[in-house]
Amino acid sequence: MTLSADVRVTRAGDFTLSAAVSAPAGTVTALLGPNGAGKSTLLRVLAGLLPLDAGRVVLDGTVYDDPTAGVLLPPERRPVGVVFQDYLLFPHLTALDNVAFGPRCRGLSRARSRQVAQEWLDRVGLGDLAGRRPRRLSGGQAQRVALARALATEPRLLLLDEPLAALDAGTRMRIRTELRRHLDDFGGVAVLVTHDPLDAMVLADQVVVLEEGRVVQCGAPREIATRPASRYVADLVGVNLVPGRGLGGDRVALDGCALTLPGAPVGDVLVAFPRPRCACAPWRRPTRGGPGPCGSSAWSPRWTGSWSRSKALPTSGSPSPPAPSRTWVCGSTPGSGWNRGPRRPWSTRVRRRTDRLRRSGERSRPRRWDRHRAWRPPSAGPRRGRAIVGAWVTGERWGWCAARPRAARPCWRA
Ligand SMILES: Nc1ncnc2c1ncn2[C@@H]1O[C@H](COP(=O)(O)OP(=O)(O)OP(=O)(O)O)[C@@H](O)[C@H]1O
Repeated sequence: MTLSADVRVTRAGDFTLSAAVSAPAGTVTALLGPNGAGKSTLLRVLAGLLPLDAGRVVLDGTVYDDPTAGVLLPPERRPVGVVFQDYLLFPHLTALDNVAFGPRCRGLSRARSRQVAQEWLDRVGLGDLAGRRPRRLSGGQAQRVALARALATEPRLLLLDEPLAALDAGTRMRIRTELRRHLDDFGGVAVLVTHDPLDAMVLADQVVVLEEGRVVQCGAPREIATRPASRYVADLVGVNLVPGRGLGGDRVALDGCALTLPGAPVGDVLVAFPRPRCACAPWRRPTRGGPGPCGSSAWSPRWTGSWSRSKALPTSGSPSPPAPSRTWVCGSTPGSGWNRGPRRPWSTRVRRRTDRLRRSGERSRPRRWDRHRAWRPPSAGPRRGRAIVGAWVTGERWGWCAARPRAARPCWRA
């Protein structure tokens, strides 16, 4: 049993979804993408609620939609179960009757439908609440009733439209784990729409990233997380993407520096840097009579959670910080590096203080004497040797961040 969908559909005249998705039985495919990317549109096409303009939807060898051949199976004749974002339970029916609705529509007797429904409610752990109406169920319970209702029809394709979106953080975590268990037992193809990368990583075997109606990346969650193919995915999984140029021979030129990255392709590439857990700002003394290399004479690194933020202390004549943006640039100052040049011996005072900070886990502002030194941060991070330094700009803060070169990897041809 497999799903093979080649979907081309235009909505409201100006949005076109053109995506090909295939999935084997027993797998969960997550559709991930920003608002308006076309995830729900794809789900509606698969459910038969929206006819194709071109393409084909085939499930288990049966063509469900093919405008060229004039085939369009109506939604009620498709073996498809849907869990909607807000569950859409029938408010006037009990949980049992909600779940029994599907089997009843498929021709089972009333008694048999209710028996099937009770079995499904037992499986999702809600057997005791069978007589409750939806308004007397919590969000998590309603979600499970909706899942039971979708599964009670024994669908071959299960569509889940942001099934955890309506839950609070704690419930979401618990229900996510339960959902994973139910999906493991499901033998058909499941397609899940989500905005949450964690849902995709935990629940899915395959992630399809949609942007502006196009598939920009498709692969296993791990692959998506380690080799993001777009800024959206990179932001989602928490890495920085830096444009560079593959020179051949595993060399990649970034702005102002070069990296050796095994397997780097030739041509325009983007290099992914995990966001550093720590960073150090002052790497060179300002030259006498002029601003420092970064346009400031002193930096004061500050540690915030796993993020490093630096604030430039402007000197007279220093250029103003770049306009706020979330763009990362890398190595725009020649010779950028971590502990560049001979390492300076650490004074006993600095070492003691650093050790104390490391022991206490404290992340504090370094004192005055730390400035202009290759200051070793109290947490894990780049320690010695060459490293790439990137500048980031967020709001009014801007500064330099370091990442280990070996952690960088080219991820796709730009
Ligand atoms: N009923 C509709 N009629 C016409 N156009 C629609 C309709 N619903 C959505 N669209 C358009 O289709 C495009 C894709 O919408 P869709 O709902 O598929 O995106 P999405 O990725 O599911 O977004 P979200 O994450 O916000 O739910 C959007 O440009 C939207 O304006």
